[in-house]
Amino acid sequence: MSTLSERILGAGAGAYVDRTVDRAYVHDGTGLLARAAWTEIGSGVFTDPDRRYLIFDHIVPANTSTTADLQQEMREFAAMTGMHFFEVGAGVCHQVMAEGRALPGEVIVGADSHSCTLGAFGAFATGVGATDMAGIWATGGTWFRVPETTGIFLEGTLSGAASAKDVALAYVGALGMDGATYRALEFVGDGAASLSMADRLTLCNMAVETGAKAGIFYADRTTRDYLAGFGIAAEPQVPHAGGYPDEIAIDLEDVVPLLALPPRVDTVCPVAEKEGLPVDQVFLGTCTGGRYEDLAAFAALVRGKQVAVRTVVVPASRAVLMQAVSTGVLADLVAAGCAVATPGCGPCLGAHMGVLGEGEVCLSTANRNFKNRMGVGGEIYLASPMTAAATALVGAITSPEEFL
Ligand SMILES: CC(C)[C@H](C(=O)O)[C@@H](O)C(=O)O
Ligand code: SF4
Repeated sequence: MSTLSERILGAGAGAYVDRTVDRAYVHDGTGLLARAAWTEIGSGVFTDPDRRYLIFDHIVPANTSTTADLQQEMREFAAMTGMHFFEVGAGVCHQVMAEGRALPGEVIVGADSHSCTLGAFGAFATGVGATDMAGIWATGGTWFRVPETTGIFLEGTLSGAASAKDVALAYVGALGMDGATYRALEFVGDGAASLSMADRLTLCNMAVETGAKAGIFYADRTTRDYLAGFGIAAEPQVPHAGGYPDEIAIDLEDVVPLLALPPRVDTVCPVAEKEGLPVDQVFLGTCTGGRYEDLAAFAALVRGKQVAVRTVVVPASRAVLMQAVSTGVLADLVAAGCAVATPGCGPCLGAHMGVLGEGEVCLSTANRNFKNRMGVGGEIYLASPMTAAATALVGAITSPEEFL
């Protein structure tokens, strides 16, 4: 049995294939560039608008008049093409797509590097550049080189203070930032089966941080039940039976709360090693760590207490925010002193809503911590929502184990 990438793309690793793209999405940033490239193609053809999406998430609401003007142009472009349009407040594109707009077996591309997030559904999902996106809009398809696959065997179950984000940091640390360049990561084994959809999305999200083209879980009962919640019927996929040319194993029982130290996402150590390091800001959000489960895990630790440092919370989508409202999680966060902002990317890319000053330190649930990412001279430690909560309560890096 072939790997899932090979099955979906219809050829063995190393082959070049032309494929129809089932779904394609852009955001306010890359959408603009794709529109310029599409206009240059000049055919005027925009394929399959019902399977094309424009999701405003990177700078929402607009931070300057220039941004506002450009966003207005993109609204007009969406209306002209007839593609699905998601206004300010809908959420991060990957999360919006994960809410019933990504199915097992599909070829999904997004003009954003973290489009690999949607491999959590057993889809072949990957990021493309804006020019490639323009070509997809014009022709309906694109070419791929079928990737070789690295197997990530997960055993056991998560417990205590360990979470999917810690597993993500563990595998990124093990593979390194170029350890899986142009490969697909397939998450398999009993441990993989034990993880929720939220966990799987977090694990697939960080695949690109190892250079990978895709991160994939095989659709199973968990996938089927999740999609049934959106009125979608989906069948489980039969996992790859053979081995992989390259593989690593992680026992979930052994995973402890981890940190990625600035400025590299693959410099990973236990939170315990940096315990006590003061932070200026905590950020809970993004396509990695801004789902409802993340907000709920954070709220469970801060409920009835006060954060000791400024804490910015950005729900990954409107649906996440609504769930946090209806369960009381949002009230817990606000009562604890957190500042809650519009669903979207928030300060993740350093554009607005929590940019760091020179020498400031942020503990973030995001996926990237390179130099100047959240502001010139700022330093970013990446960790799980639970570690973020413990750190927010103390005002210094703290392991969540101390609050369980
Ligand atoms: C702005 C966008 C192109 C970028 C990406 O593709 O990843 C952003 O989302 C990021 O996380 O750095
Ligand atoms: S939340 Fe951050 S990592 Fe995710 S798409 Fe937005 S900017 Fe990129």
